[in-house]
Parts: sequence; C-alpha cells; structure tokens
Amino acid sequence: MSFLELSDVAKNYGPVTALAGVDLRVESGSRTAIVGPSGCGKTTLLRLIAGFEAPDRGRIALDGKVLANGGAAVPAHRRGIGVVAQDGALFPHLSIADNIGFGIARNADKRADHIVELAYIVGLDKAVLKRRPHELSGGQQQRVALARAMAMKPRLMLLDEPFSALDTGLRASMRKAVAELLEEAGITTILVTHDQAEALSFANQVAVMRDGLFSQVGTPRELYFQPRDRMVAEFLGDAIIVPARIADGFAVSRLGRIAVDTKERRDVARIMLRPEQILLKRTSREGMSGTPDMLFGEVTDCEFAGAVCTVAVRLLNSPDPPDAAAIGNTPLTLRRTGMDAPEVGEIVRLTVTGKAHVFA
Ligand SMILES: Nc1ncnc2c1ncn2[C@@H]1O[C@H](COP(=O)(O)OP(=O)(O)OP(=O)(O)O)[C@@H](O)[C@H]1O
Repeated sequence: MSFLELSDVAKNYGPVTALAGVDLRVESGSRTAIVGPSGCGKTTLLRLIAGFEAPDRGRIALDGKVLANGGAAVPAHRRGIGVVAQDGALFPHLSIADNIGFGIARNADKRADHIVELAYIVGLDKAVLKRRPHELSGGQQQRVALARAMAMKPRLMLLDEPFSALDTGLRASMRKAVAELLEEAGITTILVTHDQAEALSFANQVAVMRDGLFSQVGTPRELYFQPRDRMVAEFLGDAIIVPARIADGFAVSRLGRIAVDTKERRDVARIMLRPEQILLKRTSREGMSGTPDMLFGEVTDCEFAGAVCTVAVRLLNSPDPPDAAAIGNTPLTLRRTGMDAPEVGEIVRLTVTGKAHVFA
C-alpha cells in the first residue's frame, strides 16, 4: 500500500469535467510533480487532496486512512496536510512571526523559539520576523508560506506553483532549497507546476495530466526519454519525431540507421530523439564526398540565446523515410552551445548518440 492513494477520483463543475477518474500512488517521503497545460485539472486535484472540496466520485486515502470516498470526506483541518499556494496567501494584518506561528498554539512551550527556528530552516533572516508581508520580497513571502505550512508538521505537503512568481535565478535556488528541506524533514510532497524543467528536477515521480486524466506517470527519466505519446514528449521538452522502419533493434529513417530502445518491434512507427542527442560538427561540401554512410545538413537558421543556440538544419543526403512524400524535408531543430554557433549556409555533419524511443 502506498502512502497516498487516489482511485478513480472525479470532479465536475457543472458541465465542466475537471477530473475524469484519476488514479495515483505516492510513496512515503517522495516528491511527485504534476504537470500539464492550463485548465487540465491540476489545482482541482490538490484541492481534493487538501480537503477544500470533496470529489464527486472516487477514493482518497492517506497512510491507510480514507480521507474521501465520494462525497463523504474528512475536513481539511483534520488531514495533517500542508498547503503552499501560488501567491503565498499570507495574512496581511499579521507580522511574519505570527504568520509562521499561525498553527502553533499561543501558549505552546517555547513558541517564539520554534518560530525563529522555522524561519532559520527556510532561510529567512530573524530581522524580518517583526515585519508585515507587504514589506517582504516575493521570494521571502514564499519562504514564510512554507515555514507556516511546516509549522503544522504536515504528513503531506502540497505546493501549488509556489515558485512561479520568482525570477529565474531565485526560482532555481529556492526550488533546490525547498526540495532539500522537505527531504530532510521526511515530508512527502506533491508539486503542481507549468514548468517542465522544474518538474523533472524537483521530483522522483512526474505525472503528466491532460483533460482531467494522467497521460503518463513515471520517473523523470522514463517520461523524458520514453514518453507514451507525442503530447507527453513535447510537454517535457523539444522532441524530434520522424517516421521510421523498425527491425532488429534499429530504425531506418531520414536520420539514417539508429539504435532504438526495443528489440521486439518490426514495423513502421514514429521514433523520437531529444535534440541534444544529435551532435553537430562543422564541415564543408568537399567533406561530404566519399562518405555515403554519414549524415550531412545545411544550416538554414541559427538563433543565438547566450549559453545555447537553436540551429535549424536541412538534411542534404537523407535516406528515404517510409513516408518521404508526406514529410518533405522540413529542417530539424537542434541545439548547440552558443560559443560555437554555426553560420547560416554552413555544412554540418550530424551524429546521433544514444537510442531513439519508439512510440507505440
Ligand atoms: N470553482 C470552479 N467553478 C467552475 N469551474 C471550475 C472551478 N474550478 C476549476 N474549474 C474548471 O475546471 C477545470 C480545471 O481547473 P484547474 O484549476 O484544476 O486547472 P489547472 O490545471 O490547475 O489550471 P492552471 O494551470 O491554469 O491553474 C478548468 O476548466 C476550470 O475552468
């Protein structure tokens, strides 16, 4: 039995189906990220787990105890679940100390010391404790919200896009700090996010949601390299998807002959590679002669963005793919370090590393 178990959980708002019968297992002490396009049901799922609303159908159990079974539900304040919302949702009229200590009884032993300790754990300076929320930066407010949620000693922490208001640098460091903090405290966590890199780096389990259902649930590596379909593949990063003829552990496509991640398949299917699996090496038209097994292309566009540049490459000597007429010769979108950005018109040699994934 898993720590948190959701079975066939469904929720409608009038004619809108927010959740269509979701199953999910979360292990004790783990971190799960839920990603998916806007409106797919992520926040609704968190609200049902937290107990802010009851499901129309289905069962939610935490640590062996049923929290909701259809409409019958344990109230939110008895679930032992911490929630950190996108905007922090601090009490504006209370000091930071009182925000953090909101869930600690007024007469609790060493209450003030406990608040200082919580502030320290989330990386807040003691000096801010007397201030009000509006006197803090967005990042500091998020830390207060986290400290307040941790003060309740939750068994499960729900984070609803808690880093989205922060700028890129702070966002990454805050994410890492929060992940470490929760891990040390042994708190099982579910994070809702729009950001694929955030989901892949934060979680041990990632669940991709679409139209109120999970499309795929697995480890970050499984979902990134072995996505179930095009939607999951493209939601988690850029993907090169081409038709291929599969046999004996290899695929023959417009990218040449590439090893694939299955030995059993023998058919025509779509294969997927991540752009970073295709390496580019500068050469010239003369360098192409006498090397029929190698793959060459011409750079048709190069977008410089600092560390990385995005390079469009039109293949020059591609073998015929299964449906060549249908796909034409659309340029491939690849990546290269910004330091080594090629010029438009340059000839490059393409080498595939690793295996391609075959879609079902
Ligand atoms: N209280 C409500 N009343 C009516 N419809 C609602 C309500 N809450 C959510 N919905 C609808 O349910 C669907 C799922 O909403 P939800 O907020 O769970 O999506 P989400 O994946 O969290 O979206 P976002 O990423 O934009 O926050 C949406 O179509 C939304 O409009």
